[in-house]
Amino acid sequence: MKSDRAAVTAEFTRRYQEHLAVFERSQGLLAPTAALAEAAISVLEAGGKLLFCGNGGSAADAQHIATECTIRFETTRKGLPAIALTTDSSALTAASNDLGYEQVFARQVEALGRPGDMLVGLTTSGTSANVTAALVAARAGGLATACLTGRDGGEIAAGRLADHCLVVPSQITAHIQEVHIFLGHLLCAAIDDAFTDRE
Ligand SMILES: O=C(CO)[C@@H](O)[C@H](O)[C@H](O)[C@H](O)COP(=O)(O)O
Ligand SMILES: [Zn+2]
Repeated sequence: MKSDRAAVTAEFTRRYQEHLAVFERSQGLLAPTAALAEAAISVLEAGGKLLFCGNGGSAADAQHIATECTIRFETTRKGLPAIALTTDSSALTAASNDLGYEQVFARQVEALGRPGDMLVGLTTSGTSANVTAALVAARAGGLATACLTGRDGGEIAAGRLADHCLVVPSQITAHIQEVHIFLGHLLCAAIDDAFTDRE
């Protein structure tokens, strides 16, 4: 099949414009993200840790952001405690097999989360049952909670299941994810700022 480069470029241009429009509409999330960053920094300063979870592309985002806390974002600073609950195939398969997929993150929150930690759930729809269950488990365990979501925020926003709920104003999963990783990078920048010694 011969590809029509002009048509493909036109489609890319349409998607690019849509991406810009979603970012433009997301400006209102900057102040709430600053509030989330402040809360996350307080958790880390008090010796707590950050837990991240999500499905599919959001699982990748959870790992991406957690690694920028533990290893490095932009500056040279000490490693900070953060865990993505999406990476341990033994835990994920055993929890799915024995408890049900809904429990894969909640069980790890129960086992690893401590009062004073923070759970950050990522779900573009706000309706992923395993992220919802993790937020409920986190609250029950005395963790602070945050959710990066989209569309109408689903039951997580409606039920106020997270202390910080950032709802990206888009219906399109990919665009919501694009804003999520930007907000994750803002969080990492604020963490770098708080933990980097400057002369
Ligand atoms: O990355 C994408 C689509 O861009 C997909 O892998 C997507 O993350 C998956 O369909 C997820 O299962 C969607 O879950 P959620 O964002 O609604 O919680
Ligand atoms: Zn990054």
